[in-house]
Amino acid sequence: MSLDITKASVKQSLSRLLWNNSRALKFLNINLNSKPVLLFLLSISSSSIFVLIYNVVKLINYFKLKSLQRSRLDLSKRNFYKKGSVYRIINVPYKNNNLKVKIDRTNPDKYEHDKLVFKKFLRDTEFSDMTDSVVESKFLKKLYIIWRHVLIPKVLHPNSTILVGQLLFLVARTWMSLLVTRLDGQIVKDLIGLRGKAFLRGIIYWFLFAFPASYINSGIKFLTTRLALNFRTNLVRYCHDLYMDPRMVYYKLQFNQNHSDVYKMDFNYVDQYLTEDIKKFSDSLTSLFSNVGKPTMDLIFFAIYLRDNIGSAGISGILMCYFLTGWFLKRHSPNFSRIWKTKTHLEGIYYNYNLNLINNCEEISFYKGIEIEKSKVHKIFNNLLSHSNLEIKAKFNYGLLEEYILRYAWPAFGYFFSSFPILLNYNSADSDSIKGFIVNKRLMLNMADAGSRLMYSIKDISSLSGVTDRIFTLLLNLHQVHDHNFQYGMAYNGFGSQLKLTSFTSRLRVPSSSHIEINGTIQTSYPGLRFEHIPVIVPSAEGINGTKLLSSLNFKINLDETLLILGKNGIGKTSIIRIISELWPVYRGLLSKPAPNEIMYVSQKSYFINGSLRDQIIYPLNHLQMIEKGYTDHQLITYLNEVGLGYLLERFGNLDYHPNETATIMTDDLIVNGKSVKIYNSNVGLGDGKKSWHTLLSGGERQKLIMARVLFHQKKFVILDEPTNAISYDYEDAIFEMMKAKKFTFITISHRETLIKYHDYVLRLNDVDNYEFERVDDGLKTFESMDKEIAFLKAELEQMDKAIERKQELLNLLNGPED
Ligand SMILES: Nc1ncnc2c1ncn2[C@@H]1O[C@H](COP(=O)(O)OP(=O)(O)OP(=O)(O)O)[C@@H](O)[C@H]1O
Repeated sequence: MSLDITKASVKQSLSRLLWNNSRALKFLNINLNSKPVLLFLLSISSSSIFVLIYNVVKLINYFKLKSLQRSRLDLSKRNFYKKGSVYRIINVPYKNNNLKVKIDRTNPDKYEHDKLVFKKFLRDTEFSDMTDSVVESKFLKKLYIIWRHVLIPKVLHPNSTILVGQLLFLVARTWMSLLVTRLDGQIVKDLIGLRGKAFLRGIIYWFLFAFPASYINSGIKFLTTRLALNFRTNLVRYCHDLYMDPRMVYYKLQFNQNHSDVYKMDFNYVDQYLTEDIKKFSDSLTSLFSNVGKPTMDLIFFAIYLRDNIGSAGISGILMCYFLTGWFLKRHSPNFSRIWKTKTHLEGIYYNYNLNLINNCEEISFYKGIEIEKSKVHKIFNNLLSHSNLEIKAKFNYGLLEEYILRYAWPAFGYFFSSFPILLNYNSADSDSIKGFIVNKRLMLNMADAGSRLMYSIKDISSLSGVTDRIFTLLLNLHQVHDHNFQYGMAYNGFGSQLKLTSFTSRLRVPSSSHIEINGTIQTSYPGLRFEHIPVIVPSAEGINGTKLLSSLNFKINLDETLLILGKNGIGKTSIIRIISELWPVYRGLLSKPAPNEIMYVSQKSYFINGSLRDQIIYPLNHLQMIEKGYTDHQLITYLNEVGLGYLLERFGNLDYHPNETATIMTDDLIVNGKSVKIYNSNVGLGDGKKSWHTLLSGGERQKLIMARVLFHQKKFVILDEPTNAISYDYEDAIFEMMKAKKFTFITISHRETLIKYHDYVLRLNDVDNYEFERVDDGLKTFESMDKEIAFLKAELEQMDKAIERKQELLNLLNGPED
């Protein structure tokens, strides 16, 4: 009550103030309590309040950030706990400075729960004949699942606030349209009635209306883009949590198979799903709110308003016309969803091919293979082109129909029905009838416009349906592979298979389901490495019946013993490592190995990140973690010297050298383990990407740098896949001697028999059912390896002799028989 009195007195004193000071207002008889004036004042005051709140929040955040930066935060603690929530603070480079950004962590249980939702959807729909109509459709179900579990996971969520704000703005915009339409009619009426003062007043009101109208329109645009960005953030974080997980979804995804074509996802194009598709989905979903929300609201409001002017029969007639023509259009609409999906797929192939060309430019140049590459890329582009032509044709035919009906037929209905009151009144000269006609005509045209925008948005809905399919497929596949019971392409039965024992003494559990394919047991914390009756099988939907590389492998080495695995190409040497590192499943038998943090794997292909020289040695740690663990640059330099790469420091200056100099950013001093240190934060993915470590270093240098990485990490157990095949024999000897001296337990895969002398055991793979595992006799080590090497060289020489003989025969044939 008292609030109302205060409001009224403020309004009165404001009116008095303006009234007393403005002769123009008096002259034009402008009512300060009228809607245009009040809305104008409201928009001015609310935008001022908005700006004020925005600046206050900005100021508070600034001080919070300052206090956070001043606080001697020990970043060695990865997680911080506050009021029950877990969050991480990360350093983000910003304008030559470093910002500490707080990232809230998602509870991992959420993903396990969501998995059930996706499983249920698959079970319910895979064999059902749900239509692709909008009402009872998989599309709406999929959209609901994404919405409910990723975009707005709880009711009280910032995104809900934005949505409510958007809804209010949409209602306000429709209401503004009604007010403007009425004012339009009034202005025309005053003009026809030659009332100059009233006409001028109408124009002033028009200008006043422009303020709130512009405010509302830009508010809707702002909220739409903000919401799109929030949706994108949520989706990206959700996908990354599943995809970049210690369960190695990013690797295992290649083995996933869905029985239904609808949910098949090509592993080679996962980048397109994760980047472009997520962006397209977020943008088209949010723009659909305004594209569908605004015309729907307009249709409802205008229809109610028009019913008072032209009667229920008139409005029913016009809505019936809209409905029939709309139905006709829908029937003749091409399947834009399928067109869009195919186009996205073809674009992905074209993009990937170009990427492949960039990544392998050197190899292609050596082979002079550009002609075949060109013809292939042309073929791919032609496919894309012919699909685009089909799309253009389909759009043209539909566009003809659409333009005729929506742009011309519907406004004609509007004219026809809005003229009813005048035609029936027979008093067309009456300015009130003219005002009514103007208002009705404008409302009809607005309604036609709203209806046509709704019809146009059928295309938007179709493309949203296409992109929703792709996003849902991505999430489904990620969940399937992220599942603890992932069966490498076998049907999903939801039961566990691969048992994991956390300690040597753990007791075995027996799986209860009979159709479990992956029946092996992995035992960690074992002091050595032991394979017991383990078949090496390429994972596939055939499970245990898939391609068998080795029937049953048995061997055992203890800690401090070393093993060399020998065998011809493709026999399955690297596959044994894939099993040890759990990339491939243990279908049968028992695998005993040390704890994961005690093993280091070095793959055949050297891998380098976009970072400094230091980053290459310490990978997968970053500079901050390196300092936390107490390592110094001095140690890194020693390792470089030990592998014979000390000269790189002279060449590049120091360990901070980065192929793309702009990418190395030095942070402020940070407090780590109680000490103030400078951190070089270079693995943030910046840089122009013109140069990389791969192009800067030779094949042998790359392998040596990887060996420096091995020395740095000092893991007890090291598995090396052809680590020195590009290194000269003398350095190879030096590296293995050093590994022995430093007491690494290493398993080496190689084709070089000469390496036997550095190993205690040798595993020779000959065939699927034929392998030999034996201890290398100390006395024989040197001789055996030398014998093997001599035999190998002899075989090579024999082959060369044969090739020379064949060449001579060919030359003889060409030159003809000698006289
Ligand atoms: N992801 C995969 N999908 C299907 N087959 C695979 C996959 N990875 C490897 N293979 C197959 O498994 C077989 C063994 O591969 P592996 O890499 O273990 O050979 P390797 O003995 O290490 O050979 P090399 O000495 O040439 O490196 C090969 O025939 C290969 O084609």
